[in-house]
Amino acid sequence: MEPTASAKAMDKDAAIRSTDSDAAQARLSAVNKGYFPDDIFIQHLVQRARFVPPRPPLINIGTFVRSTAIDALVNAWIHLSPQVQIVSLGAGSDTRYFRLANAGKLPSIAHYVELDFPENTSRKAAAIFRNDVLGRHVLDRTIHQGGMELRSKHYTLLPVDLRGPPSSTLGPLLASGTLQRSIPTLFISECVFVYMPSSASNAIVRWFAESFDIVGGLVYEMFGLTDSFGTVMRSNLMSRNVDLPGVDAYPTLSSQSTRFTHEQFSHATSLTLKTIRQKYISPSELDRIATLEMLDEIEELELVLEHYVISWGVKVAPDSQAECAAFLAWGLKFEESE
Ligand SMILES: C[S@@+](CC[C@H](N)C(=O)[O-])C[C@H]1O[C@@H](n2cnc3c(N)ncnc32)[C@H](O)[C@@H]1O
Repeated sequence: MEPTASAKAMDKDAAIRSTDSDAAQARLSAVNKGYFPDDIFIQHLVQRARFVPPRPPLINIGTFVRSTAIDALVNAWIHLSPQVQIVSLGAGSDTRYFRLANAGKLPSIAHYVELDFPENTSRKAAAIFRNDVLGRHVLDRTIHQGGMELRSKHYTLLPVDLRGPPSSTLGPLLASGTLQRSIPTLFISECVFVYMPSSASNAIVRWFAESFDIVGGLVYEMFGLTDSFGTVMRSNLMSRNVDLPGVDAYPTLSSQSTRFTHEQFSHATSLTLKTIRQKYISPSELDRIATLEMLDEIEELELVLEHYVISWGVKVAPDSQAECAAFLAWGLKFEESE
């Protein structure tokens, strides 16, 4: 019997949810090799962590460049104002909240929200409950919706399908007072928007622009998958039923920034991971990671890294523009040198 259309859609959603395991296992591999000495958390979020095979050096370095850059941008946002809010869309098993907490940054974060499909938030909520290494950073936690939702004074984990209208998926965060319009708010979409139609991701970007006085957005994803590298990547993903409905909407580096500027953001910048590795990662960090494992194929690494982009933008009132300069400047100094 042929599967029904809704069964096929459910299979596709299961495949999208499973990309979280790929991301978490890649991070665990990089942590085990010594790329991220501060990440003592990921091993508690990966099932059967001890049995996860190491990833090739090229994947570990890609994970390192991506995460180092996004961490730097998040830190720039945190330093913008005495209090900020952070919303991580499709957060999966991401450890950023716990790493920030461990680094003593929580006094600057009024609220940190993570959203994902219910199956993924349930798994994370259970891990936070049963594991003290994670749980000690969410001491006042309560569980809701049968284990799918976790709330605390400064951290909320919410089950949603982000393809729904933002007024229903994200709106309740404002209506309930979890987030406040007047506090500078950064949203992060780390390898998430590609899995949804651009009409849905654009609506999310617009919702943030309209809902907060000062907003930053940070999007990481693959792009430009029309060449032979991209064709192979797409067919590998398709063989696992993973579709990328959002990947063709912003196919070039410059078009990536327009996802912000078309939705009321005043400034935006985009850089490939290749450029970030060449021009942003400090020489001392590059020296340190060179001692971790051998990488022979720089050309192959650069071919992969030039298919991934980090874009970030701000929407800000003219009188607050100076406050956002550090966040924006993080990338602008490289644009000048290109
Ligand atoms: C590749 S993983 C990335 C996880 C995390 N952001 C990171 O970088 O480690 C993509 C995540 O986005 C989530 N996701 C994709 N589409 C979503 C949607 N429509 N609603 C909620 N979550 C979604 C998936 O479930 C998965 O956890």
